[in-house]
Amino acid sequence: MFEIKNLKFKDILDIEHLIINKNSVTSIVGESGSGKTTLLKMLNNIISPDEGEIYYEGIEINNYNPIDLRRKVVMLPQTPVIYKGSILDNILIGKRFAKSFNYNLEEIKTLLEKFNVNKNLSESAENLSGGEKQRICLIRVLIMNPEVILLDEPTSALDENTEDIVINYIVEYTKKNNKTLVMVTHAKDIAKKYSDFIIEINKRR
Ligand SMILES: Nc1ncnc2c1ncn2[C@@H]1O[C@H](COP(=O)(O)OP(=O)(O)OP(=O)(O)O)[C@@H](O)[C@H]1O
Repeated sequence: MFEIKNLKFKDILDIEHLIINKNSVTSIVGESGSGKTTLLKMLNNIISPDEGEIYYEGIEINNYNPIDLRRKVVMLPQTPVIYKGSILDNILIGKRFAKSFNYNLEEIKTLLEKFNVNKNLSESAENLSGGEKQRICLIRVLIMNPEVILLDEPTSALDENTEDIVINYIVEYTKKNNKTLVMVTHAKDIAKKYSDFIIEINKRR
């Protein structure tokens, strides 16, 4: 699905060859500052490498229209981005970007319940806790129905129990719907428990 060849970025990343498989769960682990977020951003062309190529489905990613690529490959950043408005508005904002206005309210309510967010969809999203905001942003990404989900520390604001429930659901969703999941995580136990593949990035000294 993704193939990286001879990638170099500053003195941060140097990757000779890497394949990320379709319909799989891949975790990216490594110490702080090793370049995990940078690599994730390269997969949907938010950052370009200084040298080398990245292919998505056999096509060099610079050959995709960036907006089209980011409809297929959606990234959830480390810090949740919440807009003024209700929880439902915040969830649907991604759908608008995906140019799809039809949505299933029951599906959204079920996701809220599964992710233990005990709030009404009409409530303002601005006063939610950091962990609740993180889960709202995850739901936003799931209902966009992308081919690839890129998650940067998706559960950093969650307690261990909620983290497990949320990751378990996303992994099941990925498998059931033939999606591809790539997540950056500090939690090696989460990476081991849920991933088909683990990429470890070492800091260059
Ligand atoms: N666009 C950029 N240009 C130059 N340097 C950058 C750029 N983006 C990130 N860096 C640097 O690259 C290094 C790796 O950053 P990155 O955010 O990828 O690390 P990380 O492994 O995700 O860290 P953490 O686990 O702390 O989130 C950092 O030193 C950062 O300052």
